[in-house]
Amino acid sequence: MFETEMNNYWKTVVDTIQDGVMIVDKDGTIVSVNRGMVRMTGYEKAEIVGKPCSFLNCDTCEIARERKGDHWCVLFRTGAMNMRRCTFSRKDGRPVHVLKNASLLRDRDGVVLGAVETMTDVSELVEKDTQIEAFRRELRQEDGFHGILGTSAPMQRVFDLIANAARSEAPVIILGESGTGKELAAKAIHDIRGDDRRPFVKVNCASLNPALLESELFGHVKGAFTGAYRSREGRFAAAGGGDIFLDEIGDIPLSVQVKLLRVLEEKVVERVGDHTPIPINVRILSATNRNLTEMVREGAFREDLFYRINVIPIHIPPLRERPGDISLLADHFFRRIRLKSGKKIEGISREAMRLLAAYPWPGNVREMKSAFEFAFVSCRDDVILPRHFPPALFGGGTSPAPGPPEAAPHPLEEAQAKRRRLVQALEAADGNQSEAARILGVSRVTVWHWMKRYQIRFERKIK
Ligand SMILES: Nc1ncnc2c1ncn2[C@@H]1O[C@H](COP(=O)(O)OP(=O)(O)OP(=O)(O)O)[C@@H](O)[C@H]1O
Repeated sequence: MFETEMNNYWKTVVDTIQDGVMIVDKDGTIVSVNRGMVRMTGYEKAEIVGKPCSFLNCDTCEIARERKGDHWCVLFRTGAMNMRRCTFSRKDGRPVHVLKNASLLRDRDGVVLGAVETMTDVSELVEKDTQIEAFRRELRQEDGFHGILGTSAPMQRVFDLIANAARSEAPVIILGESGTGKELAAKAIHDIRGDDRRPFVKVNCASLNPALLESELFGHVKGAFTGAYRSREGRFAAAGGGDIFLDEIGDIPLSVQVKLLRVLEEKVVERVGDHTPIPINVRILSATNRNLTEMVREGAFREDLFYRINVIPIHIPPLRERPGDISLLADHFFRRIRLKSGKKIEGISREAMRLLAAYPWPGNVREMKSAFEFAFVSCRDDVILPRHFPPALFGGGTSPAPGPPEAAPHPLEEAQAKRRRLVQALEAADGNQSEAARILGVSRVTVWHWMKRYQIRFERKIK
């Protein structure tokens, strides 16, 4: 009695559930559907019942039908289907993503009469997944390739070269103008190996005089020279098992070049003041903004050393040759500096963006970063306008930086003021001599000479 009553209620039960329920006969003709199925498909019940199930254009059924089997539908061969992800078409053509369960229906003697399918609509979840994947893609673009941003074709080629270089142990030289991201590229080559135990040691070859550079690279023993109060391990030894990054390699004096060549050829270093060879296992990454081929021609760079370090050259194009990257970089620096500054500036105005796109960026990406730092200091508006950027961007002189200190001897006060201006420029450039030179409007070699004259040692900050 209760069972009969229950059977009467079944229809209500089936119609109450959110999932779609569909019964097909053994030929696949739809015999019955519940309200959930009507809602999910957008068809009226009368439009579905009596139709072949293929009418719903379910993608997994399509695939199953294409394979040869005993029966037109895999379900009738396997007897059941669990949590199968499928997509079918609604009446309005939109896709519905579902999770499908199905079982065969048999009579008392076990003869198959048909099948029942239940479908849970997961379209919202699938849409969210798609959205998350799109966000991820955007984020990847925002993160760039190991921190190097660029969607332009030349930068994509650079990324390929970096990835290939990272797979080899051969020396890599990164060429490009100042501020193009050579150091970032070197770091990327190192990082791609993903082994935290391998050291990455950077040496700026332009910032030290020949004697200091030699001891910095190879180390020295106690008493090797005046002031060598204790022995010191060199940077090559410190980079053991990892990568040494020789930045500004074009500035290595000839006297050190010959020693470096020996190290590369023989894979041993000798500390200054000692002749005991110490074996090293280090990969050489180097970078320069100078034209090494020309330097070789002029005799300022050893040809044999050039061939040793120039095994995998990677040229990073200047920003003016990849204008497609300007807006991405501008957006990146805007967001990064806004976060740091805490200012509530909403965005970059269209005119300012046009200015950025038209400017040739002689100081490349580093100059753009500095331009945004400048703009955030000078902006008191809701958006960044052209006038907030340094005057250099308008074709004016260099930014409101101090004039260059002169080379000729001066009275003490004047010399002190000039020293101060040089320090200020170096500070503004995070210790980067090329950038300080740009700020001061002089060559980098001049900055180097002044640093020596005024006895300034300035370490570049790690960014
Ligand atoms: N493609 C880039 N994406 C994001 N930041 C970049 C990119 N290129 C350069 N930068 C940033 O610009 C600044 C200069 O980069 P980096 O020091 O790597 O340049 P460089 O070519 O080594 O310069 P230099 O020759 O003067 O030493 C850094 O702050 C770096 O993070």
